[in-house]
Amino acid sequence: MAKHSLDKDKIKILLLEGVHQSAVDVLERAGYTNIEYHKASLGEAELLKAIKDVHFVGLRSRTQLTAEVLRNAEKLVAIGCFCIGTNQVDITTAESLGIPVFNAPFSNTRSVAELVLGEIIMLMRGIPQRNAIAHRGGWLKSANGSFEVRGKTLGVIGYGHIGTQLGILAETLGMRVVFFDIEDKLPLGNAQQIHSMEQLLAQADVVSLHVPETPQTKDMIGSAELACMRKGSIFINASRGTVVDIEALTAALKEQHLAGAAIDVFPVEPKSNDDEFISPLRGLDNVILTPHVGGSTAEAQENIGIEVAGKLAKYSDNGSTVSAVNFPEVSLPQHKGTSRLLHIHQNRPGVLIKINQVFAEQGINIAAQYLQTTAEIGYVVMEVDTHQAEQALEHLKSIEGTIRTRLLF
Ligand SMILES: NC(=O)C1=CN([C@@H]2O[C@H](COP(=O)(O)OP(=O)(O)OC[C@H]3O[C@@H](n4cnc5c(N)ncnc54)[C@H](O)[C@@H]3O)[C@@H](O)[C@H]2O)C=CC1
Ligand SMILES: O=C(O)CCC(=O)C(=O)O
Repeated sequence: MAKHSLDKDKIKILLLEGVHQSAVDVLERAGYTNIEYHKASLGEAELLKAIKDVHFVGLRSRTQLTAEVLRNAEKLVAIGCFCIGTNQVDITTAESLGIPVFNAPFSNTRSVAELVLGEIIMLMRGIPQRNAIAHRGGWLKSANGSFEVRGKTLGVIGYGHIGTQLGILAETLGMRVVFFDIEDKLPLGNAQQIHSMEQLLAQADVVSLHVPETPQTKDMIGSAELACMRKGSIFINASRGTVVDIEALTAALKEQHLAGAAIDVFPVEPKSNDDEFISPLRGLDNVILTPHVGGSTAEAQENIGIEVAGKLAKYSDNGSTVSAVNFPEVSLPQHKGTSRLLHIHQNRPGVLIKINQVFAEQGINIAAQYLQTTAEIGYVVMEVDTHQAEQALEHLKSIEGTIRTRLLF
């Protein structure tokens, strides 16, 4: 069913998971006041209900926008992930429904890298267990199992934005950095790419994961990989919980094959701060457990709020899709004196010809036209005289292969 945009006060925005106030401010400044704000995530049943009449939704890593939820979101125009990861959204279904997904690809990068750096120092000194013992009234003053990081080897798996930042910071502390990535990457500083993950695991004193959640990264670290790691080494995961077999990691820690670990992400995470956190890693003194806060700093959250809300407002106001993760990217100038028609269609031969044919037959002049495609969909933006805009929209809607349309005055 084709759809088009409404007056701003009728455009409903649902913001979940306590996204930063900066997001609300940006949207309100842009004229969007119909905002429903929730501190927590919503479970599937609540979400199905809440999203039904929503035009824009903003979320972080906990809310699952499954195919079913998306198909139920009859009015949804765009999705904002107020984070880096977009694995919580079925982005392929979103694309097929003509819904762009935006994220903040590097606003919390530094926050994650800093947290991991701090954890490396703490774990190399055996601080988590000394801290736990002190809390129980003990006193473990000893240099056993306590090391400087200087001269030690950090193995980064996934040398993207976070992995490279971490590598640079670790080098400033005198660490040697090696990395494994499925792509050939420019090594920053003195880092060295290693083309076998097993070889990296065998030589690193600290292994830190910074890969996205994909079918290929699911359980990429299991008992075989942990066995490749050096005895007494340290393991850190601040990427996604699905990447590591948590039972195998627990066993490697209990057997003291690993000296310690810091884990920020889990296969199952509580939906809100009121829910219990359940994990086999609970109770292990040599493990730093953090509640998925790698990117949770004041600086990161404020910047993410501004960045993602800005992208949603821009898409709503002028149709720009720059940096959408699942959608043809079109950078559009401000339009003045004309109306803008947005047409999202299945990418099959002949649609553009039909659009131009209809406009020619109707005598509708196209002042400007922009087109981008992915393998699945095409996104064409046209500027027309305002007095012909409604008529043009009606004709666009009837073109076979149309997924949705919008009209911006
Ligand atoms: N704990 C937290 O709060 C946060 C977690 N994250 C997670 O960190 C992940 C990484 O973030 P960025 O560095 O910004 O992503 P990025 O996309 O810049 O880098 C990911 C790197 O992993 C590589 N990669 C992909 N599949 C791989 C595989 N199978 N084996 C080895 N390398 C592989 C890619 O080639 C790329 O270089 C995000 O996808 C997100 O899931 C991100 C921000 C905050
Ligand atoms: O801050 C969050 O809720 C999620 C952070 C994260 O994991 C990401 O940015 O991918």
